[in-house]
Amino acid sequence: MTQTTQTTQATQAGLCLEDLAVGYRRRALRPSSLRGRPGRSVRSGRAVLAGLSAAAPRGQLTVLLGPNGIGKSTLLRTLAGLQPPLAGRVRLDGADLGQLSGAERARLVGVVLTDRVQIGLLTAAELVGLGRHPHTGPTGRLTDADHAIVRWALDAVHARHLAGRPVDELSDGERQRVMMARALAQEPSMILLDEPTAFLDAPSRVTVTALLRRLARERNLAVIVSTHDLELSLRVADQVWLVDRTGALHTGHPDEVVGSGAVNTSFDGDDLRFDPATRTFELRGPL
Ligand SMILES: Nc1ncnc2c1ncn2[C@@H]1O[C@H](COP(=O)(O)OP(=O)(O)OP(=O)(O)O)[C@@H](O)[C@H]1O
Repeated sequence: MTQTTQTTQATQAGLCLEDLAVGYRRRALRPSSLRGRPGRSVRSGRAVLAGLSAAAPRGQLTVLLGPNGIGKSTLLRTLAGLQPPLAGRVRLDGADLGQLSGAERARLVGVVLTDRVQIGLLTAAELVGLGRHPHTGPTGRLTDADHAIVRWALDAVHARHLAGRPVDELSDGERQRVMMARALAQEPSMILLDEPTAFLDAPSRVTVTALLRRLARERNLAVIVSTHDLELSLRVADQVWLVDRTGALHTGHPDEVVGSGAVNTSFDGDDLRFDPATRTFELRGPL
């Protein structure tokens, strides 16, 4: 297993998970992934994932992988502050995210979810401008400096030409880039993205993933992205967080995680097998 050591986490620039448990308080869940696992500090029946310790440094692209329904979105929503942790702590640059006000968190954390929210008749530039709200005064009016940041954010995702277009009329790929620009316009320390490439064609998936890595480096952001695009992400990620079928979190450089066999134990099935040598999936036999 390639669990991240916790010794440097308290002072590391970026995101740190400290013995974190995530899940739902109202509905009783008893995932098989937690059955029989020791040391859980949460009441049974609630946690989707527990005992998570990991780091996602600034300047790096961290990719969150795992089978369907294992808890990736739940974890991202918790990291974004959209639902409270059941136990443990999330730190950003050493600060406990749980102790921050919503406004403070909005200045630090940019979130791009897959949910199609109703945007109304907003243009792309107006939507990206909403990303400035954590920084504007009570009127919410954008200054010239805010507009300049909106233009910069659209440029950064190669979407300046979309500025005047109604968001509702954009393609999925165009819209995804605009949503990323909105998160960038927040000038956050960290951006969380839930399956940003889910509806994109192969070239767009590569473009968006490469863009995320570039933004992490150029803006010194901690970028954490969940995806099912395993082969691509193992090529471009600086770091992998892989939740296996038992709910255990494996972290490290893609080489380490692949070498540990965790990708195989997480994804191999009757019909399909991950080949660590080629880092691709292959059929076990004729279908
Ligand atoms: N609002 C909710 N209330 C209760 N349980 C939920 C809620 N949302 C999700 N779950 C459950 O939490 C578990 C994890 O779901 P989650 O969406 O986090 O998984 P995921 O890894 O993102 O899945 P996928 O890869 O299919 O998108 C599932 O068992 C799911 O049914």
